[in-house]
Amino acid sequence: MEKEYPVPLSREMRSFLMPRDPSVDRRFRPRPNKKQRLFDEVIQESDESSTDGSDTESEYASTNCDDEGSSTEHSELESGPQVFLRLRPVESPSKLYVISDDGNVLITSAAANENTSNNMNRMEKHYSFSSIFDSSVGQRDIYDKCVRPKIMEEECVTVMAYGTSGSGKTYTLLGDNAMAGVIPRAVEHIFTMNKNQLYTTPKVKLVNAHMVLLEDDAVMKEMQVRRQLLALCPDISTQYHRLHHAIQGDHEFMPLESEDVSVMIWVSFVEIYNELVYDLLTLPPKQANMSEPRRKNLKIVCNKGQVFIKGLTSIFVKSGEDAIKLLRLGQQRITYASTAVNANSSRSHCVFTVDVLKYHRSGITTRSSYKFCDLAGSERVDKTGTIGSRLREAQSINTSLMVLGRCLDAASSSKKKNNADVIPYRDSKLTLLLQPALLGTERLAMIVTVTPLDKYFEENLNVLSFASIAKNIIFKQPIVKQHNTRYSGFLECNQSSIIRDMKRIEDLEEQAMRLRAEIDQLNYQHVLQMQLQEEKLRKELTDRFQASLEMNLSQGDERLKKMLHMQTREFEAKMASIKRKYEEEIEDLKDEIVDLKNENLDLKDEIEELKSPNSDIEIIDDE
Ligand SMILES: Nc1ncnc2c1ncn2[C@@H]1O[C@H](COP(=O)(O)OP(=O)(O)OP(=O)(O)O)[C@@H](O)[C@H]1O
Repeated sequence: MEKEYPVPLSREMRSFLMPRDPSVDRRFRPRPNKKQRLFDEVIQESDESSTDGSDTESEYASTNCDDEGSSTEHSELESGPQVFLRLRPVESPSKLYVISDDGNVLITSAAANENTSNNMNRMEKHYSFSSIFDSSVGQRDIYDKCVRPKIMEEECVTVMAYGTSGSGKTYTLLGDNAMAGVIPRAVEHIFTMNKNQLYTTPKVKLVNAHMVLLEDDAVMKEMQVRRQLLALCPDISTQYHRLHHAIQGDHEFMPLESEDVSVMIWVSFVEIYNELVYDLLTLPPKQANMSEPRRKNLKIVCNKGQVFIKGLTSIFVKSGEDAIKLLRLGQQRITYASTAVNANSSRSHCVFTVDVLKYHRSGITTRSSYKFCDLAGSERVDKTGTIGSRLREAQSINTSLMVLGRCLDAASSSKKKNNADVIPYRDSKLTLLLQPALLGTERLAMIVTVTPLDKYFEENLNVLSFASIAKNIIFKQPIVKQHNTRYSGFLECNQSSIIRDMKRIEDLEEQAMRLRAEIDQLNYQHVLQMQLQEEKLRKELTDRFQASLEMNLSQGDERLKKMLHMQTREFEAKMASIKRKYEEEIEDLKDEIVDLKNENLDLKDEIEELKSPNSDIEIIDDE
């Protein structure tokens, strides 16, 4: 029997998340979003077996055969994200949602939607998923179905939780004290898988998306940062012990057996808050007066297809407990707030990354990265009366989710599939960071969470439409399975060398401590000796100066005396010669006087002679 389809009364109101509603019958859509070739064979079978003649939703037919975990879903050449739906347990679930018998399609009822403002929302819609989990499905099954196969494939994977605020994204990823979420389970799984190959020193690190072999001093520095940061983590040993046993009881994780590989595991944790990227694993500043670490906004760099956050702290972890401790530390630093729908609502997008770096005996290194992304919940700011900073947060959250929706839409559009440039992943920090998953070079698994209550009907349709678009994506580019680098001269890596290295590190650390204490002691002694030496030197110098001063004084005295003596003698000699000279002159003068006197007498005699009467000469006296 042919089914009647309501004709839309007016133009579809576009949701704040999606530019179009992909769940609507293709006959009402402008473009035929042909179902992926990936499922061609199975679609044919489904089409044949379809007896009710229903063609309400193309995704429905395809979903029937969309066997999650099947090998076709993981084609090397064409693959798409896996999209799962999880319904949160609520007291009185809405009757507007029905899960199809095969458990892969959610049917939203056409009957009771009078309240909606959107005509398109009044129609019955079918949304297909890789799997749908109703409220009875627990954390264990969610992990086994959505994430476990991805961890075992050892590729680069992004696991994203998307949904309205309060729908259970954080619960799904992190869980609570009783029921661990996806991340702790994945961490346990990764450590169990690699437990026989774990290398205990951070010899290889991802630096700016490239694997780098660290020098010994860089290794020591990494170990120091790791120690300091772990010391800041809350003490969760009892809690972790319980969690570890609960998870190991839920799952049977198998260790990989290989002697030819050494595994180094690193974690990092960031949040994107109001379009700014913050490192959640930074060390606090050294100054004692600054108790809160200063939040530094980091830059996301895209370089030749590699995306990385510049300057992001990545911590080398030796055990699941280390990783969970750092996860808890980061959680304490995430921006939470109480909102109308969730008393403890994440106000940012958070990405916890586990990088598993492998060094193979052949000299090749490979890596698998697991990104766990807890998106902030989309919110109806118009209806909830959100104001102030909450409003700014909500707007920023909604904008980045809208860009995410646009990216998925662009990726799913068949015309644009070969042109990554048209995917607007640069329009938000979130999409820029998740670019490899959005472009299909890394695997993407999306867990969509929904609160199945009547009052959230319209918001949930937005979320389901978003999921539906994600489900339609086919990536034609092959997934980059492994990132390889070859190093020569790396350490021999087998069990005994690991034990040897561990022992060596412990010895070195002990030795370093001993040496540090010795250096302190020597420093103290050195300072003391320097002080004594200085004092002694001062005294010696003063004494010497004094002696030389005295010697100089006495020598000066001597010299002066000599000089005085010599000058006295010179003076006396000079005086004697002058005296002699004057005496001689006096003698000469005396002689002259005598001569003159004699002359005078002669003259007198002559005069007397002349005066005598028998003289012819008359003497005339003037007087
Ligand atoms: N499947 C579930 N089973 C049990 N409790 C759940 C489930 N999903 C969510 N909850 C509970 O609902 C509440 C809100 O969940 P959660 O904080 O995970 O929502 P959220 O989607 O992360 O919200 P927001 O986006 O606001 O941060 C929590 O108390 C959580 O324990």
